Amino acid sequence: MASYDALVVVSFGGPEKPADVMPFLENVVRGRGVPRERLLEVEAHYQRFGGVSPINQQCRDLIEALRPELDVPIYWGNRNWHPFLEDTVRQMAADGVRRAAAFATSAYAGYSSCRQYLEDIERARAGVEGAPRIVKLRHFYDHPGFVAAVADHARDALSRLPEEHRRDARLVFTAHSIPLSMAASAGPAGGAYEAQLHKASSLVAAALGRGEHDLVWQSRSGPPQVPWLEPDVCDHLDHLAKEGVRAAVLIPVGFVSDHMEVVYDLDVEAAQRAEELGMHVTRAKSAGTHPRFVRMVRELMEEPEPAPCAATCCPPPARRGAGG
Ligand SMILES: CC1=C(CCC(=O)O)c2cc3nc(cc4[nH]c(cc5[nH]c(cc1n2)c(C)c5CCC(=O)O)c(CCC(=O)O)c4C)C(CCC(=O)O)=C3C
Ligand SMILES: [Fe+2]
Repeated sequence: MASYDALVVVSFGGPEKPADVMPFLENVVRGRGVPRERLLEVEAHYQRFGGVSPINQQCRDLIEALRPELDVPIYWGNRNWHPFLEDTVRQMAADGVRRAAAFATSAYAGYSSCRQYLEDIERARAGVEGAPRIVKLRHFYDHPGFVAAVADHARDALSRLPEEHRRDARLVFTAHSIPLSMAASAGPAGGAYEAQLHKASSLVAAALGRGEHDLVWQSRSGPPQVPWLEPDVCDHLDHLAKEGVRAAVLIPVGFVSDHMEVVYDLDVEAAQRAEELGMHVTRAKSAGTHPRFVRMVRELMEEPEPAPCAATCCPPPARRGAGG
């Protein structure tokens, strides 16, 4: 940890009261061409949970779990909701921070999962005089700490299935769907979002002593005419039921905490589909504050500074509907 004098957790952000839901959603989809009907649908998901996304509290919990691991101050700033990263960077500058490590709450390459966090950091720094250097830690999808945490939670989800289904329950890994064009341009050679998710899924499956597993997608957004990664997790459950599969464990390997995409899209939507199909399905917790995952953050800070991403990798999608 020789050289960082602070850690900043950089996350997505989420609303914490009903009146914040729409302004938060407007921030998320600004210029992205997400249809109004989709936005209202997603608003209803948040309002069903009292207008509170779990994600901010999960960031606070992660930070509390990190305190005993680190001997530097820990800050937290978001892309889409308070505390906004720019305000955090202003505080860091005022506190005299010179060179901070940034832990973004996403393990993978891609525009939404990597490049956009880099943009968030640079935009925040540009707005603050005397802003510290901020070094984004590397992608951690294949880190033993991440893999062990996800595997541990998957084991626990398997143990919650009826005994007779544990041995042959299907392991179904899930991640946020993204537009095919975004998937094609992820990473220096393209395709890195899917490739890294496949890698993480097979590492977790291997840790469980399993070979066979599936990787499918969830939480599709965007205009209907734009193709996104498929199949969707609910369609995949239909397919498995037709094949005679009676039990499955859903493992949200694409996320690091049980935020709204997990507690709604998996625990409400996919769970309901499983029930209609008469399948036994449990959902594994995401990494969250698993001690091995928490320790991973310190280990990442102890690594040599990662090489910066090539300027051409994970380019932003063409902007729509916001006048450029
Ligand atoms: C790859 C990826 C991750 C994983 C990496 C990472 O974690 O960063 C992720 C995480 C998340 N996505 C989240 C929420 C939303 N994502 C949306 C929309 C979109 N996501 C996209 C991609 C991703 N998203 C994309 C390509 C869009 C289309 C619009 C655009 O091009 O940007 C929308 C708009 C409404 C809708 O869903 O249609 C919402 C509300 C939350 C917060 C949950 C909470 O509040 O608890 C989290 C952690
Ligand atoms: Fe998203």
